[in-house]
Order: sequence, then C-alpha cells, then structure tokens
Amino acid sequence: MTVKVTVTGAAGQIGYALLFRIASGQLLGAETPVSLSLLEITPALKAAEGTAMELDDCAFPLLQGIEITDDPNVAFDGTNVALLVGARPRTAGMERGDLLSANGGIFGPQGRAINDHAADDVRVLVVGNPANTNALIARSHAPDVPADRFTAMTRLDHNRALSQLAAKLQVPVTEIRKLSIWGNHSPTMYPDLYHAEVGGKIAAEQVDGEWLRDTFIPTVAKRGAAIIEARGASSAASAANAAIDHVHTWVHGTPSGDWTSAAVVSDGSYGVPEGLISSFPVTSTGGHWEIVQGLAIDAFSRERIDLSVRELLDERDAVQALGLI
Ligand SMILES: NC(=O)C1=CN([C@@H]2O[C@H](COP(=O)(O)OP(=O)(O)OC[C@H]3O[C@@H](n4cnc5c(N)ncnc54)[C@H](O)[C@@H]3O)[C@@H](O)[C@H]2O)C=CC1
Ligand SMILES: O=C([O-])CC(=O)C(=O)O
Repeated sequence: MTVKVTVTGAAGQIGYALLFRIASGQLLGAETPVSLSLLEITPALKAAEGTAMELDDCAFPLLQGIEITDDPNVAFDGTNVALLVGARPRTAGMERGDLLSANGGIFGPQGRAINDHAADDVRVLVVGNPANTNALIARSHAPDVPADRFTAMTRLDHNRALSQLAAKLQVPVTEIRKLSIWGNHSPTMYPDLYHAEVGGKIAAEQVDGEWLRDTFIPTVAKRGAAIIEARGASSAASAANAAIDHVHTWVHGTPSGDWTSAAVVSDGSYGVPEGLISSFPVTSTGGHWEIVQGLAIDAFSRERIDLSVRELLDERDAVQALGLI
C-alpha cells in the first residue's frame, strides 16, 4: 500500500535535502511506494513546484504522486508520516515570546489538521525549532491522536555525538552502542557517555573526564551554531539525514542490544515531568517507541538532565501563558 508522507516547509533547505531521499525509498524501504504532500506558505508554492518538477525528473519507481498545497487540511488528509520541518526562524530583534507565538500560529493549526484528517496510524516528527516545544503545541491540538505519535528530532544530536566519539577513540561509528541524548534540542541537551559502550566497555571510562566535560559535551551541544558559522546557513543535509534515520528506526525498529535517541512524550521516567516532549534513550519495537528503563543516573548526569528539562518546562510555561497549548 502507498504511504502518504507530508513534508512541511518543503521548499526550504532541509526539504530539498529530504524529499529526494524519501522518494528513493530511504525513509520507508525499497518495497514501500510513497506519495508526497508538500506543504508550504503561499509565496513559496512556486519554489515547491520547482522541487516537484525535479522529483518528477528523477523517475523514482516508488513515487506514486506529488501534491503541493498551502492548506494543512489538504496536506495532512490521510497522511501516514508527517514531517514538520517548516517553522518560523528567530530573526534580529525578535523576543522569545514572539518566536513562540509565531510558531504557535504554525504548529497549532497543523496539529489540529493532523487530528482531523490524518490516517489512524499517523506518525509525526517535528524538526522545525524550537522542535520539542513545537511538538508539544502540535500535540496539544490533536487530542484524538495517541500522544506517543508526536516526537521531536534529537537524532541529529545523537549522530553528531556518535561521530565525535568515534573520531576521539578512532573507532568506526558502528562500534558504538547505547549512546543517549537527554532533554531539549538546544545547547542544554545532554549527550550521555556513561551508558554508551564502545567495544563492550563504557565509553566514559575510555576518555578523560576533561575531554568529556569541556570538549565533547559543548561540541555536540553547539554544533548547530558551528555549522551556521562555517556554512553561513544552518545544517540541512545532516538534518534531513537524521529525519530519515528517526522515521526509519521508528518504523523498522532498533537493532537488538542497542538504542537511539528521540524526543518523545514523557511518562514521568527519570523524573522528567509527564507530558513534556523530551529526548530519552529509546528503543523501537513494532512501530512504537519505548523509553529505556532502569538506567542508573549519576550526579553529573542528573544535574545536566535537570538543567535541560528545566528549560523545557520554561518553554512549556511560556506557551501556556501565551494560550498556545
Ligand atoms: N531538530 C533539529 O535537529 C534541526 C532543526 N532545524 C530546524 O528546521 C527548520 C527548517 O530548517 P530549513 O529547512 O533550513 O529552513 P528554511 O528557512 O530553508 O525552510 C523553511 C521553510 O518552511 C516554510 N514555512 C514557513 N512557515 C510554514 C508553514 N506555516 N507551513 C509550511 N511551510 C512553512 C518556509 O516557507 C520555508 O520554505 C528550522 O526551524 C531549523 O531551525 C534545523 C536543523 C536541525
Ligand atoms: O539552530 C538551527 O537552526 C539548526 C539546528 O537546530 C541544528 O543544527 O541543530
């Protein structure tokens, strides 16, 4: 059966890096036909049409159709996978409240449209920043959709951490297991090496504490800003790649003996208040995320997780005060 995949912000830079990979089968597998729905704001529809022309020109065997629209009710009608990429970026002079309001105006109506029109098995990944709180807003407008279908992306942070650690220990990334990103997709995120394993041994014990604290954590946490500084534009291909990884893992599962990172609705695990959309170590089985249970959290990790969760609570309070959730 054809799977409908909706991409918002389809004419943006992540959209351009993402759509071709979805259409080629990298999101859902080489056996699954897909139809694409491209949601954009009205002034960007023409650019989205250009991307659709290029998709046509690839003659992808799996691609069954392309729809382009500025109406969320159309874009999410019958959708199975919703990738919410388009968001309002922070511009000079914009206060945090203005940013949250502008995004509330996007993610509220999109959540409502998902609630009213999406397929029963819809899975939602929010990429657009502030991703965790945008996901919270969308979810709060979709009371009929099970909460566990709303996720936000920290897979890019996870992949960045894998790559930094692999380079430090001079091992292939495939040697690393059980790495975790906790908290918010923001510089407060906590990449955790105390449960990660390299060659079957705890990663934190294979690097010196100073490198872990003063190099590894800030490098991962501030990588987004470093890419902007170097490229003059924010991460696009790596963000699209992480979105592909996230949904692929969600649908196809995590390998045994490993886990990944995703921001999912908290059930109160590890003291993260219930309902917050926070990153955890997660496994996926049968198309459902589960938070990895029973990990011992030392004082160093506790402090960092709490800091990031505090930021998520502040964001939640701010959108609540603005009446966005
Ligand atoms: N979670 C993560 O790890 C990452 C998140 N991001 C975030 O992803 C978002 C997109 O990034 P880019 O593609 O580089 O931005 P971009 O500015 O190139 O594209 C965004 C697109 O969204 C569209 N858009 C705006 N409002 C919309 C609406 N209401 N409905 C549909 N489309 C709408 C714009 O017209 C634009 O084409 C940004 O918020 C960025 O901060 C980027 C990298 C990593
Ligand atoms: O800051 C941004 O817009 C990009 C971002 O989230 C990242 O690269 O992690």
